[in-house]
Amino acid sequence: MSLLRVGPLVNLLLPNLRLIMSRSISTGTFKNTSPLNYRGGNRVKPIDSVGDEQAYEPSTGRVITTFACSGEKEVNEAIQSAKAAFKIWSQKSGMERSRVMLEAARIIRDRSEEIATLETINNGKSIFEARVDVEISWQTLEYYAGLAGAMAGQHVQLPGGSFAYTRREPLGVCVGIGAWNYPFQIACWKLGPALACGNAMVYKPSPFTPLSVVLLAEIFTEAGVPTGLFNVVQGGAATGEFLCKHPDVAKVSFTGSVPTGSKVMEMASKGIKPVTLELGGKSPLIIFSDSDLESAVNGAMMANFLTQGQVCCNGTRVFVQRDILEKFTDEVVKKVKKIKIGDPLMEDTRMGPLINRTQMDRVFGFLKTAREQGAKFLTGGELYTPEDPKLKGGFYMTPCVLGNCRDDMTCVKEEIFGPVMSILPFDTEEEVLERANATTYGLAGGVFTRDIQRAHRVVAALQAGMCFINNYNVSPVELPFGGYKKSGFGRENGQVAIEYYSQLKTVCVEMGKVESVF
Ligand SMILES: NC(=O)c1ccc[n+]([C@@H]2O[C@H](COP(=O)([O-])OP(=O)(O)OC[C@H]3O[C@@H](n4cnc5c(N)ncnc54)[C@H](O)[C@@H]3O)[C@@H](O)[C@H]2O)c1
Ligand SMILES: C[N+](C)(C)CCCC=O
Repeated sequence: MSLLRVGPLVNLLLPNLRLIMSRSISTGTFKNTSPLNYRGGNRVKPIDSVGDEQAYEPSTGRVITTFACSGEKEVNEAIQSAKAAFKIWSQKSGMERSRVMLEAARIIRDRSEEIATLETINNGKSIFEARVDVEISWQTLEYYAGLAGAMAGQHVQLPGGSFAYTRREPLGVCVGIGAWNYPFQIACWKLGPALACGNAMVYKPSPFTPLSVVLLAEIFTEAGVPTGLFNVVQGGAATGEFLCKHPDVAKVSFTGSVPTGSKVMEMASKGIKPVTLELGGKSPLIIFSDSDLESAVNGAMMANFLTQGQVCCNGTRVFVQRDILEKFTDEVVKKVKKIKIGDPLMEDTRMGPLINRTQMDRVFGFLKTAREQGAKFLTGGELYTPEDPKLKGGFYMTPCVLGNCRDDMTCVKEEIFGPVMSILPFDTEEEVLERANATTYGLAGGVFTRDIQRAHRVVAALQAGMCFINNYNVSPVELPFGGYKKSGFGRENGQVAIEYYSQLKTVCVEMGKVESVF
């Protein structure tokens, strides 16, 4: 069942009803009572469990659902269900898969307001941003639907009329494990290429955001995938480990932190399973003094404060050339002070709460250390209590800009995953590149300058998988996304993602008689 518990006939006849009703849901009212595992085309309760979890509405601090974390038996059931569906789906032509995926994209478009509302309730990001996430999600499915129909092998002519050809084949049952900052979008980034290539998937969202991915599973059933092709299990580390260790899993695609990514890779290595790792970052954004200042300031805002700063590719180390340091900093601080914090379901809110109290305390811990190490608080970095009484239990803080930063400070070296920008002055291109690359991470990087040669020289030297010139944090689905160094490997999005969800079979065909050397 969907977020809005209306009957299937009503859903069929009145597609706009959900939209109207979802906008009538207000913060502080939603409660989930439906099962959150999805197996064999239905919401189900897990057959065994390794404890319970609660998920919150971060804007109010209310518990909105309690669920059981799937045990080894349930994980196995989900994988077996996916395995059976794989037999059917993998035999479909690319065009047949494409049609189903386009239908799923259409349903997401039709239900986008409902999905965005649920994402906002469970994650805390503003409804404005959640709508963008949903748009990127259906675009991802449309893009991979297009590639599904175009997938083909090669023909190679050999001597004597013999020849060979390659077949691009799916891997089998793939596991997706997601983070909580983009719950619906991360699932689509994995599911799109996986299904286009003919795979099945068992997905585990973060236990902080278990809700929206179940809608995705329902949507794929409605779109016409074979029963069991996309199953969802819920839980944390233990459930994730059952998935990674399962012998019938062909691949693991993981989005999350570096320490967990390392564990996932270790588990997958035991079964020689390929992994895609989309991990954390501490990315540099370099602002040269010849930049269009207004764009550079806007770029820095986009690089730091989306989703309350809980974004893997954020450019949180903002290097500013010394002669514009004061002007740039003043402009950024002015803009940050104007960010409207509050109820994320309100149309004019641009910053909601952090995901939970633990994350908020973690961010405040970083800020305490920053103060002790000599950072200057130019604005923000404090607890924020909205006036609306229903928001009093939420996890709000004021977005923060730190000045007087040095490269050796903890706030500059470590991923904070909160709304905190560190500003660092620099003098020369050579110096800033050295400092920008002095990190174990390598997810993203950006440069603002009007000097076109310098722009390309700088991004060529940056040790990062996703680079931006005169912009930041745009990620159209056509562009490969992923990291260098400890930010992971493999790529999501773009044509190249197909390589990570398929394998090549070479077929060598003899047209003549076979001779033997023996
Ligand atoms: N590169 C990207 O595309 C990208 C996108 C979003 C988030 N991230 C990163 O994710 C991190 C924040 O997300 P998080 O706090 O959910 O990360 P996390 O590593 O704590 O958890 C990620 C997922 O892994 C699961 N998990 C935890 N322990 C596991 C284990 N032992 N085996 C298998 N699965 C396990 C979690 O339940 C969750 O679903 C940040 O570092 C952020 O930069 C990266
Ligand atoms: C869509 N963004 C903003 C590029 C975020 C990608 C996912 C990373 O956390």
